[in-house]
Amino acid sequence: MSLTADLERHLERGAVRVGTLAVGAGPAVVIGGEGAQARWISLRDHHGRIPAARAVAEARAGWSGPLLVEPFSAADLREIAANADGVVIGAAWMQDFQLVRAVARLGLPVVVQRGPAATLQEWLAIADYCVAEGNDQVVLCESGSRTHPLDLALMREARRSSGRPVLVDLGEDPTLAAAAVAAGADGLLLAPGATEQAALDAGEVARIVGVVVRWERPGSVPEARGAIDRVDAVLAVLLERRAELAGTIQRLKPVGGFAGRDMDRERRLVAEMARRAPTLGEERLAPIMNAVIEAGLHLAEERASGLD
Ligand SMILES: O=C(O)C(=O)C[C@]1(C(=O)O)C=C[C@@H](O)C=C1
Repeated sequence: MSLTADLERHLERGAVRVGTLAVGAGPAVVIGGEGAQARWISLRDHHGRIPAARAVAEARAGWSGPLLVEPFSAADLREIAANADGVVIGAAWMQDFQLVRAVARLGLPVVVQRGPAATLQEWLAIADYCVAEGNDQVVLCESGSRTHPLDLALMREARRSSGRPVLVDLGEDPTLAAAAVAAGADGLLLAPGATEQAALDAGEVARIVGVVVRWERPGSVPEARGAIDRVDAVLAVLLERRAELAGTIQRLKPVGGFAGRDMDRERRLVAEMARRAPTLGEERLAPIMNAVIEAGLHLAEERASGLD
């Protein structure tokens, strides 16, 4: 499928807003604990023993951004409605239809985790229950199971067939963040207790991979600047990598640096790049790549002469 076709499909899908956070429009988001764009807590973590009022109030007091809460039972919902921006229906509760209905009636966005053994149809049916209660603000979350940690193909299929944003639950470990975003995840859910570093790593990966797999169509200057910042972040990573590789070539070539410049090779690499950047074309790419290559050669010569 072409990138453009994928983009069009992306635009057709309904984004869900959780507080100030848009899930399903723009870049993939990270929801977790410290370091994440949105936080969530689970009232199941203490088997419902900590009073919901206290746990929710503490979470709210410590964080003014988007907050999601997973209830232990329907008894927690009043507290959640008063303080949270969204509700998580935990995997273990996915088929508790009464709870699902009561959650949906709050009118807050609902994240539906897939139950450990739930099929795609059973999972999507929970979203339909929410819609039946008048709540269309549903995000799906692939949470895997004990025997099959994560099913990214199922996540992708859920996203395609439902048109709803989909999260991938990575637990404490951001290692699969790149795979999840590459597979089309609209966001990453980290365990509430995951480290700040895990959230920052997942966010960096989501930004970098997202630039390639999620073409944004911003509608305002701030959105477009945000999108450009994400592209520039990737350009910076690639320029740094390129400078290292060009330095390696200078060290290995019989004549390195400016003295060993190979203009024929430069013309060929510009022509090759123009195939992927046809809008810019060879004419506009040539001066850009000239500057990039010269920066690399200066760096290599400085390093060779011990200046750096
Ligand atoms: O390929 C080489 O021979 C290099 O030295 C690398 C490089 C580059 O940065 O891509 C740098 C200078 C040459 O003129 C051509 C290409």
